Parts: sequence; structure tokens; C-alpha cells
Amino acid sequence: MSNPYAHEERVAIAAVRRACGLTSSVFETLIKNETLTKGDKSPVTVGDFAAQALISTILHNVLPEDPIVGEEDASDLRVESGKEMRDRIVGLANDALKAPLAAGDEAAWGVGPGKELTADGILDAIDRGNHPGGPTGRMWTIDPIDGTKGFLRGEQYAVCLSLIVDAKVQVGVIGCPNLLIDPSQPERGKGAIFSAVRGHGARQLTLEGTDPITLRIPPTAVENLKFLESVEAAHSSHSFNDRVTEVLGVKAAPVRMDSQAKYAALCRGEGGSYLRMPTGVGYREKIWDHAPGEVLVVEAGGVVTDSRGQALNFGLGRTLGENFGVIAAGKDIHPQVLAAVQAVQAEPKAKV
Ligand SMILES: Nc1ncnc2c1ncn2[C@@H]1O[C@H](COP(=O)(O)O)[C@@H](O)[C@H]1OP(=O)(O)O
Ligand SMILES: [Mg+2]
Ligand SMILES: [Mg+2]
Ligand SMILES: [Mg+2]
Repeated sequence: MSNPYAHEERVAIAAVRRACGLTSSVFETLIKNETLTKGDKSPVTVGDFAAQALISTILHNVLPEDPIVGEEDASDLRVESGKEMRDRIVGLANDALKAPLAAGDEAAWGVGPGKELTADGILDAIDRGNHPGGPTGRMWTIDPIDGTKGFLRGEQYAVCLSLIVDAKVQVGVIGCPNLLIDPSQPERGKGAIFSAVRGHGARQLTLEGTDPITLRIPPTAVENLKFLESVEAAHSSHSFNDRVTEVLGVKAAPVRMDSQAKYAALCRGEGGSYLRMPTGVGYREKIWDHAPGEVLVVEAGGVVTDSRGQALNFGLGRTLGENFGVIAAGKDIHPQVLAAVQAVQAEPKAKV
């Protein structure tokens, strides 16, 4: 069967690629007062807002009926105290919209020389990401910068976009400007895009859209895996992972990496498993933080569940609901990792 989402995938890759150009150039020039702290204490930069405006604009121009679940909203930018940041974001988003057409782009998508929006147009594009999510219909998720803390440290972050249809992720695209194209050939440099369509495989491309490679998670013996985990101890429990590592007899220390780059790394054979167990403070995972990674891992031959062994539910709204953690791994070892997680949970002093 031919790829039923070929058009959506092409648009998503073009939007993510353009947004990666924006975020990379923002990083070079980011200055101290260009970051806000949100209500949940997490940082958001001019890059997050501008990249969401850019991606949302392209989606709206190409697929105007499709609702968008985006991480950011523009309320802090609409007030007088947000003027300086607003002006900078409008400039950045318009520079990215106006940038020359790259391979795969079409002027009809509202990008390329001369394509600019007013300040209100940019703020409205950000706020089109206000869809509440839910069990039915088409919807896009945007995480314009996933792993903002990694972005600010100059480490890993990801530009993430997915199409969910009736609660199932059909298309997932993850752009990783700081990830090596090929860890075994560092001289090839950094910047990769990962893309998957349900039932039609997972691929890695360069940021320019060249050199496609089909992704397959290679089989690995459980004792040889290296868990992929968050850098930020507040985002998932490091001590829980340490205990799972002991139970499984895994020798290697975990690999810490920010953002959904962990899902991408897993798909090309790094690590063997991504484990994200809650820290116990009641945080609910957001759908935009897992939707592209889920379809990517499944299409690369892996399995993604929570700690009950159930599939992640993308139809509950903007979050995944009550937090039972996330376990992603190759098909061959997922059952063993899941069993070890459940064994650690059953221990009298579970270190969650
Ligand atoms: N308290 C928290 N617990 C879990 N995840 C969080 C928390 N606060 C923010 N996040 C989100 O976790 C993800 C990063 O995870 P990781 O630690 O794997 O890099 C990001 O999506 C980040 O949001 P953001 O998109 O704002 O960076
Ligand atoms: Mg954020
Ligand atoms: Mg995120
Ligand atoms: Mg984000």
C-alpha cells in the first residue's frame, strides 16, 4: 500500500527543517533576557515561541482545517511587559518564513522570499496551538523546542511534530540539530531529521533532507544495554533506573540525553532502551513529548508502553493522563525491561 500520509510527512519534514534553522541561529545570538520562566517553572525562550509560530503557520497554510496542540501560548507576549520579547520573536519567525526555498519546500506553503506576517499574525499563529486534544479527529502536536534546558546548555534538544488521527500517531518527525549524523563518523557533523509514518517505516535524513537511512533497532542482549535517560533528575527518576539496571544485571552506566533525541538515538541502535519513570510529584506527561517518538520507535521495530505494559493513550487531551512512566525498547528486550520495572515497583521501598 502506498504511504497515505506522504503529503503530511513531506510538509512536516519541511516545517521541522526550517524550524531547526531558526533554533540553531537563535542559539548563536540568545541573550539573557530572552528566556521566560513558565508557571510550571520550566524555561521558554524566544526560540520556542518563534519556532511554534513558524511551524503553525506552515501547517495552517497547507492544511487549514487541521487543529494544532502546541506546547506554547502567546499570552505572556500580548501584555505590555512582553513587548521586547514579542518584537524579537516576530523578527525571528519572519526571518525563518522569508528564508529561501529549500529542497522540498513550496512557495504555496507561505514560505520563501517576501512571505512575512504582522506581529498579530505571529501571535495568532502561536495561539492556534491551543487545541485541547481528545479521542477523535486529526490533530497535529508541536513541541517547538523539546528539552529547552538542553538547548540552553548547548546540548541535545529536538524540534518535534506529529500528526495524530483518532488518538493514534500516524506521522512523527523529530529534528535534532545537535545530534551527530553518524556517531561512528563524527567528521560528518551534526544535524539529523527522523521521520516515521505508521506502517511505512522510520527514516533518518540529514538536516538538508539527503542520505536517507532506514532505521531498525538491532537486537541486543539485555545485559548489554545502556539505558537512555533524562539529564534532568526532576524529569524522571534516576534512582529507579539504577535499581532496574541492577535487577537486570546491566553493566553499563546510563546515557543521559535531553529531549526526544533519546527516542531517535534508540531507533538507530544506541542504548537499547529509554526509561522514563515518574519522580512522584504528580507531573503529567504531555502528548507532544512522546507522540513523534512513539511512532518512530514502533516503525523501527520497537515497543513503547507504560509501566503497566499498556500503550500510551494519545486520546485523553493535552496530557497522557495519570503518569505510569514510559518504557521504550527493542521488541526482543522490552518484555524483560518491563518485568524488571514491575519487580522494582513491587519492592518494599520502591525508589520512585
Ligand atoms: N517536572 C517535569 N517532569 C517531567 N518532564 C518535564 C517536567 N518539566 C518539564 N518536562 C518536560 O520534559 C521534557 C524533557 O525531558 P528530558 O528530561 O527527557 O529532556 C520536556 O518536554 C520538558 O518540557 P520542555 O519541552 O519545556 O523542555
Ligand atoms: Mg517547555
Ligand atoms: Mg518537550
Ligand atoms: Mg518544548
